[in-house]
Amino acid sequence: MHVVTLGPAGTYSHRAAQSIADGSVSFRESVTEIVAAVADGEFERGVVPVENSIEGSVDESLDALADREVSVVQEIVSPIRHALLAQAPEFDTVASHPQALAQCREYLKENYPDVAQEAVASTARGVERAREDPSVAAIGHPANDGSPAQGGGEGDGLQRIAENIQDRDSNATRFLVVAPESARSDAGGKTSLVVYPGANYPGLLLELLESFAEREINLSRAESRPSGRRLGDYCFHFDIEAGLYEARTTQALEEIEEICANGWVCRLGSYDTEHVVE
Ligand SMILES: O=C(O)C(=O)C[C@]1(C(=O)O)C=C[C@@H](O)C=C1
Repeated sequence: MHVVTLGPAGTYSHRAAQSIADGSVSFRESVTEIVAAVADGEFERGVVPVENSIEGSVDESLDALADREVSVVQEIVSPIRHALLAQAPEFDTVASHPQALAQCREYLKENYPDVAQEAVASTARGVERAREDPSVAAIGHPANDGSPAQGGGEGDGLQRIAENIQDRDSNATRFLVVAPESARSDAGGKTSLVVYPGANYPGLLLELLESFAEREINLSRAESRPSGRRLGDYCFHFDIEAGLYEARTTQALEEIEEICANGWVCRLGSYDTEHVVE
């Protein structure tokens, strides 16, 4: 299985991708490019972060899933335990992915109030910055210290200045495995949907939610994202705890399709049990 994810090597997305790849993993610099590469048939699977327990949705992933014709075939949940990595304990700047900086907001405020924060494309990109520049520290997975045990080369080692610096021990990120549309499955206990009602009236959202509630379908996530067409116009992302193969799901979606007669309903697919990667 040829898999693409957020690079360079050493990101949390890379670790999640390794759990499903039987060969090498390729990298792109953004989740939009990853979803596009799968939609265009360059890769069989892509792994993108979609939700974090502290910071919430990864909006770029939600928008890419609504914009491109792809399916979702699996989810991977990973505990996120960040380390502070640097050449030495003194530094002026901390570089990392904005999600990682945000997940360590309180730690940084308390311990490094005067250190500048630099947002980069991924945690591994921050690690590269720290390897090149002694005045920069990175926040990322502790295995990025480059020690020989982690496959690091001589001289590229960084010190683990601190470990478990995320603001909450329960910090976890949910990744989705994206596949070409043809791989979409109706089987599985969970389903991801994107709904664009193309309408705006009192009770519209309530009607959508009632279609699930009346059939005892539990929602595990509901998010609204701007449609991009005009201010106040939204797409809704729903994850439900039911498979597309179930009659109650088919009935709920038929009803939702009627409500969204001027819009569209995208079934990203059903998938099964979560897969946890350390
Ligand atoms: O930069 C990385 O290492 C990523 O894989 C991205 C990402 C994210 O976008 O949420 C993934 C997991 C962590 O929550 C921090 C960053």
